[in-house]
Amino acid sequence: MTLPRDQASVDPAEVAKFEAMAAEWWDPNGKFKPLHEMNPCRLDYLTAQIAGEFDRDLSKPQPFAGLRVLDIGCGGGLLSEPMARLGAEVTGIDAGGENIPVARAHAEAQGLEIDYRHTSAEALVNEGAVFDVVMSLEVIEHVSDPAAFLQVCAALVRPGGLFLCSTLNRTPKSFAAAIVGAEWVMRWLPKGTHDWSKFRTPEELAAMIDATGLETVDRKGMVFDPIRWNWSLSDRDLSVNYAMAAVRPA
Ligand SMILES: C[S@@+](CC[C@H](N)C(=O)[O-])C[C@H]1O[C@@H](n2cnc3c(N)ncnc32)[C@H](O)[C@@H]1O
Ligand SMILES: [Mg+2]
Repeated sequence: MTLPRDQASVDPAEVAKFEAMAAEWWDPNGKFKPLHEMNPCRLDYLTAQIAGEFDRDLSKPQPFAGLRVLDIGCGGGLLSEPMARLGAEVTGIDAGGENIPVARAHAEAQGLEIDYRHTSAEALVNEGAVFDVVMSLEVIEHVSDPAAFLQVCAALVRPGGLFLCSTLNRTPKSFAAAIVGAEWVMRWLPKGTHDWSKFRTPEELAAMIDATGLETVDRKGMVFDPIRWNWSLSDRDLSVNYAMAAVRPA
């Protein structure tokens, strides 16, 4: 099947996997349990990077007021919602049509205004849209061509703006944790959710980001501690999950 040019990064088989689980986005014990558990740690990373780049004080109410944030591959809105609560003007897009009504209904019930759209990043580029912050967490390992996808993400970042993303490293440890552990043993995720060969190392990701004209400025590991059962950020350990930040020079 040939997709329209404005959906080149979308891998329909990957998106179908998420659409099949759409009803469970907000169930903390459902198929997205790992994302719910990671959320505080991911948010710490996102908020610190945004506050640093735009000189915002996180102790103030609505610290992100006036910032336009795009969440690419927003799913049920697990990250779009907290960004909206922090005052940002949030657009959430997802290639999976089933995800959008779930995200919309949940935000509405929370009294949050978020512009959710079933569309692709390519289509937004064609509209000429740009944002202060573009983020895409846990999406890059599910697209058809990560380098091309990152080019499109980058095109949506305004000069002086910030790009934030996270994904899985390609290491023996990530195979043990994300495939064997999470899918086969713990059954947190349906078997086949992740294809280890699609994981990218931080060096590979940084090279792809730098090739877009953005400049990578930070990277951190997100480390799960099974004894304390919590996630934390790490400067050293990027061996399984990690996040990266990049800016478009003004
Ligand atoms: C693992 S989920 C992550 C959801 C959300 N970013 C989060 O971290 O909570 C991946 C999401 O990306 C979407 N997706 C996959 N490929 C995409 C693409 N090329 N463009 C937009 N969304 C895509 C899927 O439909 C799914 O909702
Ligand atoms: Mg994933």
